[in-house]
Amino acid sequence: MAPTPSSKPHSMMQTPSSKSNPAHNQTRTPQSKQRLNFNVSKPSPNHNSSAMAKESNNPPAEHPVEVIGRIRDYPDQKKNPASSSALQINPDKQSLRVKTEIGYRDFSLDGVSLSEEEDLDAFYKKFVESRINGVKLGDKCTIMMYGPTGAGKSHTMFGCGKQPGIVYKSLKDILGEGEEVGEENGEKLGPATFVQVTVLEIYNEEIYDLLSTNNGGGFNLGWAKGGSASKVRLEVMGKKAKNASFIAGHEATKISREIQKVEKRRIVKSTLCNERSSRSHCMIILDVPTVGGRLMLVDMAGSENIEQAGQNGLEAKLQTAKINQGNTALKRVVESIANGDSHVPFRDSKLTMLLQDSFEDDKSKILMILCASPDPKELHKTISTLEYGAKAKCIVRGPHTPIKERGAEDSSSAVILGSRIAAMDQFIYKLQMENKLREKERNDAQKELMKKEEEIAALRAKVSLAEGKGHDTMEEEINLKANQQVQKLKSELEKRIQECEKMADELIEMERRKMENVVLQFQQESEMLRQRLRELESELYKSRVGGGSLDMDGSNFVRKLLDTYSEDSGMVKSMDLDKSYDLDAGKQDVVVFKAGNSETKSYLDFDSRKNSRDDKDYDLLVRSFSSKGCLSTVFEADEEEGSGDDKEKFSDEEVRKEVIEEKVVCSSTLAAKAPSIPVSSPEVSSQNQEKVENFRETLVDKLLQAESPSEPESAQDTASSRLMRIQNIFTLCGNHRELSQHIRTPMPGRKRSENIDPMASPVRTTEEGSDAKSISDVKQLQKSLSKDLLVSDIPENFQTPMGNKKMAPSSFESTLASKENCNPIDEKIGDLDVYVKWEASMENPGKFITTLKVVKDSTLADLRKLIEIHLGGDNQAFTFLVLGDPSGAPVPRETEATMQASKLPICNNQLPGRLACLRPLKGTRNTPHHLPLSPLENKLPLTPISNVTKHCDYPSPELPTHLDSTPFVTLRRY
Ligand SMILES: Nc1ncnc2c1ncn2[C@@H]1O[C@H](COP(=O)(O)OP(=O)(O)OP(=O)(O)O)[C@@H](O)[C@H]1O
Repeated sequence: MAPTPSSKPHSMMQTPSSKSNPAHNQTRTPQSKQRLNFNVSKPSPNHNSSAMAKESNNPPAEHPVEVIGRIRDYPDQKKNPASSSALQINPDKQSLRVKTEIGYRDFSLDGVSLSEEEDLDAFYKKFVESRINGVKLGDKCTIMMYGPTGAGKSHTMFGCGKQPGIVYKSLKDILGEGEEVGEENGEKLGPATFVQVTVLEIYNEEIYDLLSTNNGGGFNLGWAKGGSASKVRLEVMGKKAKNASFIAGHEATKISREIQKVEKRRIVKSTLCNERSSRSHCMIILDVPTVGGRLMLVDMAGSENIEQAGQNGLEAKLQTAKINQGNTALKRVVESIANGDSHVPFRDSKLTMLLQDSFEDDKSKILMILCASPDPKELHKTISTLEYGAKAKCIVRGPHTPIKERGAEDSSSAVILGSRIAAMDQFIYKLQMENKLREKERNDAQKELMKKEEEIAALRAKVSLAEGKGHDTMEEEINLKANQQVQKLKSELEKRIQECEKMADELIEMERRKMENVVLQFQQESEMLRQRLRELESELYKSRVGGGSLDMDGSNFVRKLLDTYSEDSGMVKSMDLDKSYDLDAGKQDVVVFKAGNSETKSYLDFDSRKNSRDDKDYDLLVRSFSSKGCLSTVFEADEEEGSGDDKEKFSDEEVRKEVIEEKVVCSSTLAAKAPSIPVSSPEVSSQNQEKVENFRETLVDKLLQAESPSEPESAQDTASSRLMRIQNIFTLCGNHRELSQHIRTPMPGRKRSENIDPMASPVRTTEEGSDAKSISDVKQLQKSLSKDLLVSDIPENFQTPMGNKKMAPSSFESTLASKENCNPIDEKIGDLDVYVKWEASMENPGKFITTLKVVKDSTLADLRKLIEIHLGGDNQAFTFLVLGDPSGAPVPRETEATMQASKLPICNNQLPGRLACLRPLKGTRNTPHHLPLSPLENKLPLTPISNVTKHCDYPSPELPTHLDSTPFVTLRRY
């Protein structure tokens, strides 16, 4: 049998060399009572040099106890594959790992065997056979089965039906097959070996001889008879049972059969752990007398405690306690020997008493077979068993020291102490190895844990980075999109603003051009009317003054007036301005002139005269009105009727005219603006008055129509601006008429006063007297024209020169005559020339703007309107400065309506020119840095306008060419 690796150096096999060792042989006497000696790892201070030299020459210490683990099969694992074994054999085959839920623990043994892998035969051959061979040669060997109940101790010791156990195999090995060895001198020598077998039972601290019974008998070799006899109790004498029976023989089969029989006499009991639990220790002692060998086979009872055994009752507990007493004593003995105690408690139990030689005999070796179950439920018992075996494995036996050579007690104590220290060092070393192994495992686990933690941290960082990055990216994208949207909207808005500004500029420019065109057209129309009026008045004057026949009642004048207008085709064209108005015949004033007809019918009021008119004419009129909603007045003089002898056919009251077209004066709105002309002079005939009135209305209408159609936006003009224009027209028309009367070529032999105002001349010729009525009518007509043109429209702030709307001509003339210090012409006509300029300052010498002609009693508010029209919409923010005033204070806006233009200072001390100085309001572009003005600044450093003041008898300012006056109303003098 090959020894286990660990036991190899300390093999108890008796080799030839070992036998030849005298020292060894000295200690191998069976009777020798030597205690176990242990290695002294440290030199004792009491040791002398000779002792040390002897020790150094001694062979190394050996282990008297060899521990082998045998793991029984695990039947539950076959039933439940999920249940894993708690025991694992390490690859070195010398250590066993016990796995628990919290870890594992390795136990170093001298050998490990799994019953599943190695049956009893294999186990025996591997671990037991070598010991048996030694016994055959005279060695002493003790084989102990240690372990908890049910771990397979009895199974290993005695075997089962299929395989015999260690007992029977050993017996067979020792005795062989019982064959005769040979013959000497013709006689059989008999078997070579025989044995003496003693079977003892230690139960309840009593030793029973299983081979002997009290009912005596026995045969031959002391085999007990019967099985029912009571057991023989033996006493221990020394280290052996006194008077123990034995069986001797050389037939293994017979002896085995007998052992098997008596073994059944062991006290067994069913426990929770084993149905047939051995309650006693069984000891089989095989002595080989021929060689002096001895084999002790010990099947110990289970090492479990009382509770685990499930024993109840006092007796059972005492029984279990006593059973455990042998186990406990054996444990202490092992520990004591391993620790090197001076006293080994062999006497604590019958078992240890009988085993003392096994521990103390140098030739005795102990093979401790630790039986364990792989069942995790038995784990604590398995661990306890392995700890016990590990302790036993630490037992070392030092070199043999004869008792005689022991010196004093001190040296013995030193040796014992050294043995203890060595054992402890070895044990510590073992623990250190285990500790290192665990530290290594712990470090590996920590490294693995750190690695995992780093991976987790990296993953978390990646996740957080991804989340943060994703969030930032989203926010940046949103901001970018928002900024792009804002920029896009901004650019679109700027584009639209630019387009709007461009459109506004174009619109303003277009409106300005339209306005200029309208003004120009209006001026042209006005000029044409003036020209016609002048011609008419000139004709009238010639007819009256030039020696021709004067119509005293004015009929000729009217006829010529009408003829003049009718002759002028341009007049027709200029007046042929259609205006689409809805006709309301019942509310229209219609003037019907029929030429070439003896009858002359005039209708000032269509409704009132409806009944008296001719039905034919009425029908014609109605058809004309219904078919044409326009204003068209054409005067045509019937040359034939107006010439030759037929003139006498017509009376002065009749004016032969022909209705060419109907006239719609104006709409109701326009009619309201041009009320009926009040009859100021009862001396004028109603017919002439009607004619003149019709003419005036026609004139007014044409003027308004000349303005309105070409100015569609005029509907949006304010009433004030429209009235201002009408006022201006009336002013001009009336002024021209007055001027045409007063400013004429002086008559030879006449005084200036007469030339100036023929109407005021009290002396008249006969011819004049013949035309007195006519002249009177004309005079009245002129007065009426003058007054009506000046007064009829907008009477609120557009007053007559005397500030009276309805002033009698006599009072009017007398008022004019009383103005001595004023220009008689100007006072009579009742208007003023107003020179408009910007205020002079340090930086700005004062820019001339324009010259306006206004009615004398016009207020600054009226003047403002004209100036605003002239300036347009760009620069209307100004105030009037009262130049000449010491403070040069501006006129408050609210008082402009109450301050007359005549209150303005005289320009350059020349009547009738007035100077209106304007101060731009703050914030306007023409705001100058001005200072209070002095009276000296109340001058216009200009020379009279040469081209328009040829016939003027007073100086007028002359505009420098670089000044942009562009007057709204062109100054004209006659
Ligand atoms: N290795 C094994 N193979 C098969 N069966 C086994 C093995 N070990 C033990 N058994 C069986 O287990 C049962 C208990 O075994 P055994 O009686 O040997 O245990 P034990 O340790 O002697 O217990 P106790 O101390 O109570 O006597 C027996 O029936 C036995 O046949």
